[in-house]
Formats: sequence, structure tokens, C-alpha cells
Amino acid sequence: MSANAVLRVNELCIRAGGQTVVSDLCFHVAAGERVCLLGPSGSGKSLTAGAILGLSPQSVQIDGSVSINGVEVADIRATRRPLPSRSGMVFQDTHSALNPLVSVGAQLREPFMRFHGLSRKGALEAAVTLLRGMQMQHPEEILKRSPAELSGGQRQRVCMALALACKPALIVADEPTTALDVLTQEEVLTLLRECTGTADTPALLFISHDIGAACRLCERAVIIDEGRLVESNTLTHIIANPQHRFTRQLVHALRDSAAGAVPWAPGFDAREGQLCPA
Ligand SMILES: Nc1ncnc2c1ncn2[C@@H]1O[C@H](COP(=O)(O)OP(=O)(O)OP(=O)(O)O)[C@@H](O)[C@H]1O
Repeated sequence: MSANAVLRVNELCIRAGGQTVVSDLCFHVAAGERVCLLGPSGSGKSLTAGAILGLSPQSVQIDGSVSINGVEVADIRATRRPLPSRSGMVFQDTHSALNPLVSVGAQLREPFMRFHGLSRKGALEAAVTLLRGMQMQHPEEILKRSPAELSGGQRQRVCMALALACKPALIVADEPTTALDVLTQEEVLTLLRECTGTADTPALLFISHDIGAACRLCERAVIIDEGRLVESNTLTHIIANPQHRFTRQLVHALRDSAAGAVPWAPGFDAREGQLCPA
């Protein structure tokens, strides 16, 4: 396992509704890395995300280890975690992620005041700069609106801006593009790629059942089925040589949908059905 891991999940077991739904899960995300957690519906992806983020429902029992930046956090709720071990989060449901009664500007200036020590005015200026850097049109105008006055794609960008403004070492994105149209999905994936996975930006754990999006964004994938790790490798290797039944289904679906060209997957040769090294 990598020595410079931002996230280490070790022997994670999750019980919910009287059943073990995640068993002995082990994986890591290194600094500067983008890793995808892939699995079919009901395989335990969101419960794993909840355990990593410290947002599991009280009824869910968690055993094993989750460490972020070297701090053991499996037993610590999100709001009580020490700052270096807090993660940014981006979810599918942007309505729930934002306070509907508070303007976007008031929500976005908070992390700049809290984590960057900026004044109210300085925080708003930083928020404008961040949104502009994320290719958002008219950021000053956006900050004055309430979340309900934004499109789904705009709300998702604001959620990403909120996650980035907290200066986390890790961002966990749980199906962030599922509720968006195809073009907006493309934009959000591009943005996630630009804002994560380098020495100066957070590492990314991208949770999805879309291997096409994973290829677009991540170098490595961890694949789970029925709460157990079934495959873990670079996406180049997995696409060329899928081992598990679910992975083979995903790769076949990707090849079928490709039909000659996969513009969103750089390096993907649809005729060969392989990811070629960039
Ligand atoms: N709070 C809970 N109480 C009881 N069972 C739960 C709870 N949350 C999830 N489960 C069950 O645990 C299993 C894994 O759920 P989870 O939401 O992690 O799956 P998932 O892989 O994220 O699925 P999807 O891709 O459909 O979102 C499912 O069988 C689900 O019904």
C-alpha cells in the first residue's frame, strides 16, 4: 500500500438493517491520485462513502479502519474530525447539499472565512475568483442567488466550489453527474479532473457505476460487488483484461456504446476495446 496515502480503508465492515453489507474492504487513495470506486446498485458504495466522510446514519455499525491524512476517523462524525482529516464532498443531490434558505454567496464565503482566515469582503472576492476559475459565467450574480435559482449544473459547480474552498486533502464525489444532462455531465467531469489529482490539488475518490465516466476521470479503479472488493487495478488494465463478472459486463457495455468512437475517454480505442496509454 502506498506510503503517501491520503485515504486508507482497511478491513472496513459495515452492518445495516441487521445485515453485513460491506465486508473486509481494503483500498487506498494516494496524494495526487484520482481513484474510482465502482460497483453495481446496492453493492455498498454509498455506505462506504458515508463511512469515509463520517456521515453514516446512527443505525449503521462500522468496524475496521478509515484513516485520512494519517488520522483514524472511522469512529468520528464529520463535524468532529480534526481539520487535516476532513474531506470535501460532492453528491448527486445538490438540493440537499445546499441550504435552500441561504444565498450562494453567504454559503460560499463561510469556508473562506473559516479555513483561509479571510474577512467577509475578502471571502466574497475569493468566492468570485474561484467560481470564475471554474468557468462559471457572471459569478457575482450567482453569489446573490439562492440555490433554487440555479440550474442543476450550476448548483453542482457551487457544491464543488464549496468542497474546494475547504482546502481538503481528499474529495469524495458520490455519483456527482447522475442527475445531470449529458453535456453538463461532461462539463462537471472536466471540472473535477481539472480541480483534483495533482500535487497541489485534493486527491479524488469518485464513486460511480459508470465506467465511461471513470475512464474519463481516474487512473485506477476499485471494484466492489455485494460489499466485497472483487478487482482493483489501473483502468487501462481493467478495460483490457476485466476479471470479475460485473467488470466484464461494464466493459462489454462500454465497448457496445462506443461503436467506433469514445470522445469522452482520451486514449480509448473503441475498435480494440482498450484504453491506450496516454
Ligand atoms: N440505513 C440503512 N439501513 C439498512 N440498510 C441500508 C441502509 N443504507 C443502505 N442499506 C442497504 O445496504 C446496501 C448497500 O447500499 P448502498 O446505498 O451503499 O448501495 P450503492 O452501491 O451505493 O447503491 P446505488 O448505486 O444504487 O446508490 C443496500 O442493500 C441497501 O438497501
